[in-house]
Amino acid sequence: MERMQGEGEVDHLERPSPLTDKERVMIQDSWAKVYQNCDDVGVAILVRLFVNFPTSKQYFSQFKHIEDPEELEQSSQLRNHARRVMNAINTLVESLDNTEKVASVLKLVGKAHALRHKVEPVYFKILSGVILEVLGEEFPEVVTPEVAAAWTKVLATVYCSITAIYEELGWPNVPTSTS
Ligand code: HEM
Repeated sequence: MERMQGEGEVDHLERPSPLTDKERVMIQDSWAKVYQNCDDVGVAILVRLFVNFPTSKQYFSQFKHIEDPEELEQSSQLRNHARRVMNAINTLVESLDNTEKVASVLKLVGKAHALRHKVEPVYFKILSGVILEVLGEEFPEVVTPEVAAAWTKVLATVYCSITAIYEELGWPNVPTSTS
């Protein structure tokens, strides 16, 4: 059953402490394995998101009415978004020691999703949970509980940054692109 928070609200998570050196290495090593299968993993994550949380499809013109997982998997709009999400995560992982780079990537992502795509921020939290779930299932040898804890921290940091950007932009009353 899909549960959602009240419309428009921005849900807050406490910002986690910065990654330790050990956590950074765990993230980079585990990501190297995941990124070798970038396309398949990205599509598996997004199909899981759209099957388990069908309202998240509402933003995608080309597959919002599709329910069949195999058909979803073939959608070029889904596959393109999967690649974009994976590439953005790759840039973040490559830049874990570069706070400014991380902030600028997240700012672009946050702005585009708030202003252009008008995506409710809660979906970023939902996607984080799905990413953890799929990585744990597909890479059980790599994603040990310690590695999963480090990923939880990275994804919570991403979500905190995204919600901060949404708030800066005045979500839920974001201006339209023409105002
Ligand atoms: C870590 C999370 C995410 C990343 C890194 C990400 C990244 C991107 C990028 C790079 C683009 C293309 C450039 C642009 O239009 O700004 C994009 C487009 C888009 N994203 Fe995301 N995204 C994320 C999460 C989400 C979520 C959770 C949703 C909604 C449930 C979403 C919905 C969309 C839509 C509707 C588009 C436009 C698609 C199109 O025009 O075909 N994104 N995303």
